[in-house]
Amino acid sequence: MTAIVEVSDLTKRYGSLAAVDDVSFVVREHAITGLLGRNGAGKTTLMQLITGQEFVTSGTIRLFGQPPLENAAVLSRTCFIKESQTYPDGFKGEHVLRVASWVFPHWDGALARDLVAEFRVPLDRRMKKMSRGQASAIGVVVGLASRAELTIFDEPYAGLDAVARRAFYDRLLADYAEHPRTIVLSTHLIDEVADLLEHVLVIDEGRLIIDAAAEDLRGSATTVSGRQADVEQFARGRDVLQTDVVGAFASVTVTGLTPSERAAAAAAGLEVGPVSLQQLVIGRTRGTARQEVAS
Ligand SMILES: Nc1ncnc2c1ncn2[C@@H]1O[C@H](COP(=O)(O)OP(=O)(O)OP(=O)(O)O)[C@@H](O)[C@H]1O
Repeated sequence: MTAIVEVSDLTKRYGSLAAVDDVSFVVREHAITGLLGRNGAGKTTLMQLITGQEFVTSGTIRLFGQPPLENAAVLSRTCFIKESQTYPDGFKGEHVLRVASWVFPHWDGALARDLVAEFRVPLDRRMKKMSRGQASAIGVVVGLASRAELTIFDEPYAGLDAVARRAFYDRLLADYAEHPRTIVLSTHLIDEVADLLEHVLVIDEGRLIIDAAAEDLRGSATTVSGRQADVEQFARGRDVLQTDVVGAFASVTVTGLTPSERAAAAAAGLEVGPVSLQQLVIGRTRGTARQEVAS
């Protein structure tokens, strides 16, 4: 496994706030990694640190094996697309694409033109006059057509409507399949991106709380539902991530069920189903939802 990004004991403080708090992980080559977390969790700060746009308070970062800060050699291999991108005065969409074609060595102009048509980007309009969705679309075009060895998307697609977001996910997967590279997607639209992800990092209040293969994560919890009394009896003494009660029926998301425990639950008339990545992340990041059912 080649690590494209290596983060060790990384902390970033703003005054007394630890926006990133003693975090260590690697981003593997040729995988799509999701960086997930609630608002204010520290995702943007982490990506700014990785791309050398912020100074670390302590810890180390290696990008392609080297420190990223003011390191043009590694930053030219990286494309960081963020929603809050600012542009020089008077810059039009066509200028953004022209500059991108100079900056990124693997730039694919034909792909960029194709994506501009698909996302209906008005290239002759000034960036300042573009709608939020149109500005997001420019970010998506640059991120995909750059074919950078490491591409980091920090929710640039949040301004896109549902149709355009679906098109983005489809184009990303298709292009990634043809040109494997390392992609990091930061988002809180977890259900939308769940099927794209091979690896998942979840950050909560600056701390890394999940670092796992997406497949392992999906198998790590189970939803059990049925009559409330039966569900409560089953959940007693287990690690419950989330509980939902509707009338006389209840549903719990529990961790660590063995195949025989699942079979026993099913035999007791309970419905046993897979947990979605979103349910799992909500359960792990919503303190009040995490509870041990008293035995
Ligand atoms: N320059 C700064 N000065 C002070 N505090 C900051 C600064 N930048 C970020 N923070 C704080 O650090 C924390 C993490 O912010 P960050 O933008 O990294 O979160 P995020 O996970 O990207 O959130 P969102 O999903 O809402 O964009 C927040 O509490 C934020 O207010």
